[in-house]
Amino acid sequence: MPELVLESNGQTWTLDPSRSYALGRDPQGELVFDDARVSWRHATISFNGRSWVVDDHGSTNGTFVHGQRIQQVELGAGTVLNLGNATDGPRVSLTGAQGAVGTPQAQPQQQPYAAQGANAGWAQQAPAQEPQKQQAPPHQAQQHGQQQAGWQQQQQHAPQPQQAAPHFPQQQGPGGAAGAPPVYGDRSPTTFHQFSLGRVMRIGRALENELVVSDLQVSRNHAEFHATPDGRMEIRDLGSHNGTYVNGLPIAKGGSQLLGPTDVVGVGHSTFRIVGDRLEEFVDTGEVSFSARHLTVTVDGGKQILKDVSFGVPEKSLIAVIGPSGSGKSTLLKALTGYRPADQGEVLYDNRNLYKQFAELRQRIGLVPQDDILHKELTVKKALKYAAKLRFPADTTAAERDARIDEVLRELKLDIHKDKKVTSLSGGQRKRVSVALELLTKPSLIFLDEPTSGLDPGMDRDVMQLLRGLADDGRTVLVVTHSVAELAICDKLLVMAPGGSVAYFGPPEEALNFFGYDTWADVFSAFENYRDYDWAGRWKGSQHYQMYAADIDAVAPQSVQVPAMQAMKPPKPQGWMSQFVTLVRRYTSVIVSDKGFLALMVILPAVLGAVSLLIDADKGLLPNPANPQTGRIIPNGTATTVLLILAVGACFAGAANSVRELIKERVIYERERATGLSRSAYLMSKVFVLGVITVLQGLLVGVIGFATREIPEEGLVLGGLTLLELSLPIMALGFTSMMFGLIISSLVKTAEKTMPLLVMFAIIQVVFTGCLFALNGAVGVNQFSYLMPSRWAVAAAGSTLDFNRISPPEQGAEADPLWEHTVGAWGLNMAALIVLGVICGFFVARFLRRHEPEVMRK
Ligand SMILES: Nc1ncnc2c1ncn2[C@@H]1O[C@H](COP(=O)(O)OP(=O)(O)OP(=O)(O)O)[C@@H](O)[C@H]1O
Repeated sequence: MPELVLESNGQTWTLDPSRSYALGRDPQGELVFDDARVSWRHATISFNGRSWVVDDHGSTNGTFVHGQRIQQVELGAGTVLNLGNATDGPRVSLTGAQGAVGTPQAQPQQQPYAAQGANAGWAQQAPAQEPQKQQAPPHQAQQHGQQQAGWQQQQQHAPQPQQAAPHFPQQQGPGGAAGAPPVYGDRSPTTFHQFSLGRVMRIGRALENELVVSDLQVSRNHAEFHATPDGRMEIRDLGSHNGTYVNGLPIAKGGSQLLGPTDVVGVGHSTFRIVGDRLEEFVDTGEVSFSARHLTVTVDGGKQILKDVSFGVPEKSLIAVIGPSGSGKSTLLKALTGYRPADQGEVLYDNRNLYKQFAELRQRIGLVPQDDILHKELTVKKALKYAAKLRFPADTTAAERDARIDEVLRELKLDIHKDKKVTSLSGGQRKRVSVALELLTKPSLIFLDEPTSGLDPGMDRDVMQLLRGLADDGRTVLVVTHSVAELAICDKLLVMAPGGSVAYFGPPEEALNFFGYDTWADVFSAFENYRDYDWAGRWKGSQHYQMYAADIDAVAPQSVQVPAMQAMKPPKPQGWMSQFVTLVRRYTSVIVSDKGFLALMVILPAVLGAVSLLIDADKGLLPNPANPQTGRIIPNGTATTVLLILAVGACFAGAANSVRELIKERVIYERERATGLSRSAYLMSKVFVLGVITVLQGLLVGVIGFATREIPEEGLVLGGLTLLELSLPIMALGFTSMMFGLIISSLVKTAEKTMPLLVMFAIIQVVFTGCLFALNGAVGVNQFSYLMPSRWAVAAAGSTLDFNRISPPEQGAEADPLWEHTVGAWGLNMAALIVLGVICGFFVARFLRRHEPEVMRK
């Protein structure tokens, strides 16, 4: 075993071949260099089984051996590395090793991709290095008096963006060696499995499978490979929860597909390929490169809101996206996550086309929206429990899910907070919980939309360091942010310009210099003041473009071929019923933990029922006798007024229960929908829980309102149970009003708008009860009243009470057919009330659709 002794800054280390050594500014690394020219994660030294190698991680200023910039090189006794600068960058010298003395070389084909470490594909892609063309970054060049012509030219123009766009000749830079992800090449398999002819090879989480995958995204018995009689191989899905994919496209549940030599089978985080009689398995451990090419989004009217955005990063990168308001950051995020695919261009996930293979790859993407995706009333553990139940396959056990939750809580240092309610946590801790929730399914790519908005500077740093850690642990993290204080912690910075184009992509520490300003406030002011300036042209003419984006941009723009919607839809890890039950339980937990809401739920109907008792308390709800002189029945105003109050009470209570329900958890719904939540299961869980509450409230209103009054001894339908027969329309009215409340909730953009609409709804119901003025005979008004639930509810109770005698029509006017004292009229009124509720449900489902990620709408 060759032993290597490393010496740097007066210290020596005897390197252990079983581990690797991270070099960089990151204090978590093994060799920390406090020098601005050294990147955060600059390079790694490791033993690859044959020899010691140093891998540069796409560092900004490079790693040099004998004055030449290298990507990867074998190390031996006498090798001297310089980090960040060929001549006077921090020096690392090696002695005592038995390996060959290093000579700078790119080793594209000799090493398998995986064995090359983080930047393997990089080295494959990078052309042979031309040291004379390696330019120090601008600020460094200035510091060291090594300014070069190209940069001087740029410096003259940069601070004056109002002038004609400077055009720089496209220089042959180092060809993306420091910034582009691998464009081609593949990874080495993680493991091989030998096929024996005629045998079936089953994949799953259960230990009895031939190929056991310890991945909670995989079902216990997920799929199986088997040979067909003609000797070909076939993959068969065994009714898996998260689906089996061939080349990124799902095969039917329980279906099978013949496999060709180039076909790739996806199961959870693993992909398989058949090579001869061997099955190669590639496990996605999170270390994936990520890039976007020529992303362009065009909206109706032909306006481009995202223009030709290209960038790329290697594995374990943290990328920040900043830009002025309206510069297309959200649009970019939607395009990168596949929520709203770009119209042109491609997104590459480890060189796989994300749009084409979205159904499979979407499971490897985590998205933390700006608003928390948690029910704040629940404890941290409970919130994660429900999320895990919804996201993991139905056949995972509670113990398996709990173990994963504990793992994530520990990783994010949330275990001490797990029994606290989310609402009692600080903003930064809450953000951690949102991240924890996304990490449950082990995504390789994590996107965050303004995670630090509203946080103080300390928490801002805390969250950014958390993201740094996530990236270092083997994920690619992209964060859209308004905060510029912690940009230095990122590997790359993407600056969007007004109009949706790229203004800069590269190391954060070089960005201000690139723009020629001292502060980000100045840069953003320049964006604002010179909106029409060709920022994209300035970027494309720069050396930075050549260094960090030209390679990615070199591939011609592709028009997007998004697969059929069916192939884009996420799998449903849980069946409809299971989702429904989980959602009902979660919703019930949320309500139960909100004591104030619970109290209001009882007080509101009780008060509304009780106020009706103040009206002529001693009067009953029966028709008055006829006036002996005129022969006309004297109207019983008490009956109509009491019914009016009770109906309005039920309307108000029902709608008030639901009017904020959808809007307040819209972000949660959007996110969960993208991970396979069923729209109808979600809606039905709301209808069920709110329906039960509202119906019970209606019963309370009805019983309080009717119980002390004189009512008919015999009802129309329920015989002696007149009290129940009268309460049923009030209960149904509460239910249908609750459904109207859901419509409002699904329509509005902000929760504040719900209150005025609720009041408007309740007042309209008062008018259309028919208790204030005769609706029958009022052409148009009467027909319109059929749309109002209060009309039907009052008519149903009215037919039991015989309203045509309680409030007889004017002379010459016709009696209201809906108020007829018949079973038919009662049944019709109740049926109409329920039908209205169902129609409302249909509309809510349609309106909910508008708030879903575009790929989910069907
Ligand atoms: N569907 C659409 N149709 C038309 N224009 C749109 C559409 N979506 C977004 N836009 C416009 O595109 C531009 C970019 O919007 P986007 O929301 O991506 O910006 P942003 O950088 O995220 O802004 P902010 O920082 O304010 O969130 C804006 O001018 C916006 O009005």
